Amino acid sequence: MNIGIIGTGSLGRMLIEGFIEQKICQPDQIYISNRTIEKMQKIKSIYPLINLADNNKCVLEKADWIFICVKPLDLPFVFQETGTSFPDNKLIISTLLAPGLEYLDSLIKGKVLRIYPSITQSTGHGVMLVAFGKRVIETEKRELLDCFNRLGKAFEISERYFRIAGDITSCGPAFMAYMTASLANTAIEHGLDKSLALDMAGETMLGTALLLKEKQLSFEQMINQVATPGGCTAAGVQILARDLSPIIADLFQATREKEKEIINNVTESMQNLF
Ligand SMILES: NC(=O)C1=CN([C@@H]2O[C@H](COP(=O)(O)OP(=O)(O)OC[C@H]3O[C@@H](n4cnc5c(N)ncnc54)[C@H](OP(=O)(O)O)[C@@H]3O)[C@@H](O)[C@H]2O)C=CC1
Ligand SMILES: O=C(O)[C@@H]1CCC=N1
Repeated sequence: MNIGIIGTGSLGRMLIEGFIEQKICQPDQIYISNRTIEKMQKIKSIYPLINLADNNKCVLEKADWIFICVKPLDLPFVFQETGTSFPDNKLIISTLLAPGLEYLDSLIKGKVLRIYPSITQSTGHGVMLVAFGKRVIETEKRELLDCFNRLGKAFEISERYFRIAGDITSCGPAFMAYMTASLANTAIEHGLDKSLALDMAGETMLGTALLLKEKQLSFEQMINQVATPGGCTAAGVQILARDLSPIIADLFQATREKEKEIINNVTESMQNLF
C-alpha cells in the first residue's frame, strides 16, 4: 500500500515521521507534494527513499491513501488541480477542519474521511479523531483505524464533536505547551536562568505525562499526590480553581468562532470554484 501526503507543513510532516518511525510503511511507499519544493527536499534529506511527486496529481495516481494536509483555503486549488473524481480503491483523507464530511461526500466522487490528528503522534502517542464518509466500507474502516491506532489512539466520533474534542487533542499540545512555558517564564522573571527554567519545564511536562500513562494516575490523583495538605501546591491550585475556568471558557469560544469563520470562508471559496 502506498501513502500520499499533499502538503508537507507541520501536520503533513508529522504524519510522514509517524508512518516511518512507527514502521507503518517504508519511506519508498510514501509520495509527497508541497507547494514550496524546498520543504519537500528537506524531508528527502532525512528520508532519502521517500518519493517527491512533481505535482498533486502524481500523488493521487501513485498512492492508495491520500492525506490532504493543506490549510482549508488552499483546498479548492488542490481539487482544481486533481479534479474531484477518484477511483474506488483510493481513500481521500482530509485533515482539514473544514469543509465537513457532508460537503466532501457530495463534492467528491470517491471515498472520503476526515481525521483530526495531533502533532504529538509522530512519537506514537496522541489522539486522532476520525469520522468516515458514507462510501467508506467496514473493512477499510478497520484497516484505517488499525493503522491510526499505531500512531497513538484513534477515536471514531461524530464530526460534530471534532471542535470540542480537538481543543483537547489537536490544539491541546499548543495550549499545554503555552501553559507550561508560562510557568517557566514567570520563574525566569523571578530570576531563574532561562535555559534552566525551560529545561526544567519540559522535563516536568514529560514526567507528568509518563506518570499519567504508566502509573494510570487520574488527573485528580496526580494533583492530590503533589499537593501536600496545607502545602504550597495546594495554595497554587486554589488560584487555578478560582481563576482558570473563565479563561478556558473563552478559549473554547474563540476556537469555535474561528472555526465558524473558516467554514464560511472555505464554503464560499469552494462554491466559487465548483
Ligand atoms: N498543525 C496541527 O497540529 C494540525 C493541523 N490540522 C490541519 O492540517 C492542515 C495543515 O495544517 P499545518 O500543517 O499546521 O499547516 P502548514 O501551513 O504548516 O502546512 C500546510 C502546507 O500545505 C502546503 N500547500 C498549500 N497549498 C498547497 C497546494 N495547492 N499543493 C500542495 N501543497 C500545498 C503549504 O506549502 P508552502 O510550503 O508553500 O506553504 C504548507 O507546507 C490544516 O488544514 C489544519 O487545520 C489538523 C489537526 C492538527
Ligand atoms: O490551529 C489550527 O487551526 C490547526 C487545527 C488544530 C491544530 N492546528
